Amino acid sequence: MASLIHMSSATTIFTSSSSSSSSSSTAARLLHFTTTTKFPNTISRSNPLQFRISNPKFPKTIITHSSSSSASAIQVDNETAATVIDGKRVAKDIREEVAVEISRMKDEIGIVPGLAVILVGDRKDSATYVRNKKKACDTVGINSYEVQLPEDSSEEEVLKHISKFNDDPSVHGILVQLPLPSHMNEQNILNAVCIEKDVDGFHPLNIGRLAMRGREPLFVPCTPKGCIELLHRYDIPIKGKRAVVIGRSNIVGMPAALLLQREDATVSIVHSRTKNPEEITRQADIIISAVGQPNMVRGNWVKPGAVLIDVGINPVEVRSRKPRGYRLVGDICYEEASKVASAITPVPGGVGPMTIAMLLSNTLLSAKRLHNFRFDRFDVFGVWVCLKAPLK
Ligand SMILES: Nc1nc2c(c(=O)[nH]1)N[C@@H](CN(C=O)c1ccc(C(=O)N[C@@H](CCC(=O)O)C(=O)O)cc1)CN2
Repeated sequence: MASLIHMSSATTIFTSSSSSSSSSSTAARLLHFTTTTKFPNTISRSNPLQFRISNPKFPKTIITHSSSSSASAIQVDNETAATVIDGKRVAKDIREEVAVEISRMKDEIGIVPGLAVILVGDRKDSATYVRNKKKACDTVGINSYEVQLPEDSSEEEVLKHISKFNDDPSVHGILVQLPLPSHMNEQNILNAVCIEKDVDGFHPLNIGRLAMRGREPLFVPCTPKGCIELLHRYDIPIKGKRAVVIGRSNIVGMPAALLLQREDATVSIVHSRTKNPEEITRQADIIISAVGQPNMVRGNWVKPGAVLIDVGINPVEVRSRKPRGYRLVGDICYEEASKVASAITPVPGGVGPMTIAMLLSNTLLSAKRLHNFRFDRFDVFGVWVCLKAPLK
């Protein structure tokens, strides 16, 4: 079976905008990223669920007025007063933070992280995501290796490439773009990625560890990790809150619920067989929706002041001049829900960009771990990654 292997040696980005003059402040922000440190008290909580801006000195990470360089305020939808959680902006900050660390690692031990991506078939959306992953790697200085296989490839073909990347010391992260063609057994393929390089966090051992108290996964799946990272970066409390996850997929809903639980939320999962889901979501302080049903969560499903994280990316046909002929909408009816919520992620520009940012962060984490490079005490989920920790 023909396969195309494309290898690119990525460049470090320390020449232009992320100049060395800004590296110390960026490195400082990295602490927020690599530890559980929260931002300063930037949001008042007179009503514990109603987050309002009280401090104009909001950190750069969550300033979203892209036209202005002044650190004025987070973006608030004027009509609704809900804070718009700007994933695009946060993802950009994370890319800068990852780039600083990659540069430091290269300077200190001469190691450049490598990410291998396997794409099977010709789904346009998957090809776009893989292209964007490669672009993101180039931006931060990660070497990327890509294998493209035709739709009718055999499972063995995919396994052969995984095995090769498992053995390649220049590769620190391996991912197989999902979904796979229907004739392939996804489990067999995900099981074959060695857990030390499982930057998607989909290996059953990583998911199993995520589910167990007292055990730590080596990697957390990127999209749910991105959801929690957004909550952290917007200083939105999770501990003791009621959280509802809508959807129970292996790659988003289930790990998102596990992560919220690890953060001491009280978690309910709503799924396709749940009766009267709106009665459950109405009790939630935090909703993460990942079902792929456009505008399913209406305004009257939401408790006033709730925080809404929308993972759905649903194409909806439009008869306009839009070149694509469709626009993207989330699972949450933004127009209605943003009038009730205190904070909400938009689609596009919310959780989506965080998926790739978290992949870069996981790849960096993997390279650091595999080379015993200095860790910053905790990763974003408080997973202990102590200095020179031996790999267990
Ligand atoms: N192996 C994996 N497969 C898939 C994953 C994954 O994490 N690992 N997640 C999704 C697809 N995905 C990354 O692979 C992904 C989805 C969406 C976005 C994103 O940035 N979305 C934008 C909108 C993009 C557009 O305009 O089309 C947004 O929401 O703003 C990035 C990555 C399934 N497969």
